Amino acid sequence: MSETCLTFDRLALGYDRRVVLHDLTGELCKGSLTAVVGANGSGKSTLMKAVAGILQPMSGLCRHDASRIAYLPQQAELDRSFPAQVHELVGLGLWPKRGLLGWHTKQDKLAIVRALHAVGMDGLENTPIDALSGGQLQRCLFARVILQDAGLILLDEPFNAVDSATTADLVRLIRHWHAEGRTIMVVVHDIELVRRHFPQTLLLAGQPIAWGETADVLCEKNLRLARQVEMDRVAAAQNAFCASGHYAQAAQS
Ligand SMILES: Nc1ncnc2c1ncn2[C@@H]1O[C@H](COP(=O)(O)OP(=O)(O)OP(=O)(O)O)[C@@H](O)[C@H]1O
Repeated sequence: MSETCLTFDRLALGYDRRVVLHDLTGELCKGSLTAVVGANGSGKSTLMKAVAGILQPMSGLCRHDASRIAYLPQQAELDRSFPAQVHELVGLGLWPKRGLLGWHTKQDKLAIVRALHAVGMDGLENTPIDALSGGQLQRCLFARVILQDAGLILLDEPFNAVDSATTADLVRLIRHWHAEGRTIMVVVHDIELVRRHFPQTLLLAGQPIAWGETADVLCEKNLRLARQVEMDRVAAAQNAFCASGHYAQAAQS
């Protein structure tokens, strides 16, 4: 039997008192590669934040047994104006070893150069991060993940706004990490990409719709159910908004 890396038990997540994802129960096996899919607002990023330990459950359990986690949030959540160069951004992957203000040894510098080589960014060590394209930045963030050397890797929409060549390179890296036995969860919007490269899929719509082998999960019946649950959820939220009186206030202003 495969070992478990991540366990959810009746997990409910949300913000303030609003639940955005509920009733998630299940396990992720060590060494598995799972795509997390669902419509906008279905709770994918929220789940990644909970696994990363940034968001506490409202109820239920979210537990992992990885000694190290690498978490890559959506690019939109990164501050690109921060005055840093590529080697500094990538070198942050070493902070568990060196601390945030630690000096990098000769070996560390070599490791940064190697990681940049692995993502096709040779020679860009001293480039300011605000001069990078979206695809180049994503490659650098993957180089940082390489240095983090984590057993559990969480990637939130890594293929967003990157071209097909970059997507292919990033998928190759993810498959390489998978072959190394790491456990990987990736939020992906491109269903065809998921079908091609991800053995396992978790389909969300504010609750789990299906979870398991990708071919089974992404059948027409489940996708239709996810759309229906999503539409019901949006309608319920609109009704609650109208009933609260905010709608009348908004219409008057
Ligand atoms: N910090 C926050 N405070 C309050 N509500 C939030 C916060 N972050 C997300 N939400 C809300 O939680 C719900 C789920 O958001 P989440 O970002 O998890 O969705 P998602 O499935 O990742 O969507 P997308 O595909 O658009 O990235 C949405 O209704 C969103 O508005």
